[in-house]
Amino acid sequence: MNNMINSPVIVALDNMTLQASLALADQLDPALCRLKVGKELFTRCGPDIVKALHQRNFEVFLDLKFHDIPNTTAQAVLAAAELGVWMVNVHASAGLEAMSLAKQRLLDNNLDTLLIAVTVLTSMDSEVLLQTGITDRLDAQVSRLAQLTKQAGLDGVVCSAQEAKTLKALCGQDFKLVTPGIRLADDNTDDQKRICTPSQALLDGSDYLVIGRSITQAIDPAAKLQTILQSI
Ligand SMILES: O=C(O)c1cc(=O)[nH]c(=O)n1[C@@H]1O[C@H](COP(=O)(O)O)[C@@H](O)[C@H]1O
Repeated sequence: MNNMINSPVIVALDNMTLQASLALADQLDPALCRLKVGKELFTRCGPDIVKALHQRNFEVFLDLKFHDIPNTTAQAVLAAAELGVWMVNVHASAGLEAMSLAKQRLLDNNLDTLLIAVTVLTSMDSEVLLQTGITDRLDAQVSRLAQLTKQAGLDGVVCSAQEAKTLKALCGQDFKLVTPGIRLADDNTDDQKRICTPSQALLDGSDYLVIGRSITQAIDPAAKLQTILQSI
């Protein structure tokens, strides 16, 4: 495992077969980014994809966003951490008990895998949130779920970089902020609603930038990663 990476970039391997994701990984340098395996790739390939990326010296964020009853959530987090991944996640809306139990299960098994929780997805705006029955302001809901996550003893949250400043002030410097919805000014926004540039996200307190299509759909993904790293 490479624990010397100081790059904040996590490249999301979405919209790809096993072969395509490994071909992309082979173009990237594990000293310059971590990789994120999400629901699509994991459902296609299972733990083999994680093993293949570990063999290439990448640290892996296994993004399966568990959201279930406490025991099921905790056992799923344990199973994910046992794959040796760097970071795993749950939905904060699974609740305090589910998050606390998941964290405790990692500690009981001496696993130091980072455990974070998704607050409000970056593809949502206040209108989409309202459709789910949350009548509070979006930023208030993000803050509420971040505080619940901290109370449960997790390592941090997934949020939009637009909320980073507020959450660092609310939850402290050590509480990790993992921010997707990252785009350079001339990138396509796709289905993301709450977006931010890499440099602004870091200035506002993001610890890690999750970047998918801007890199993976670029003609030269390694060059695009370099452009992003140079911009920060
Ligand atoms: O947990 C995540 O990683 C996540 C949370 C969130 O709120 N928004 C979000 O976009 N993501 C993930 O981050 C990645 C963003 O990809 P791009 O929009 O292509 O950069 C995708 O893999 C999403 O599943």
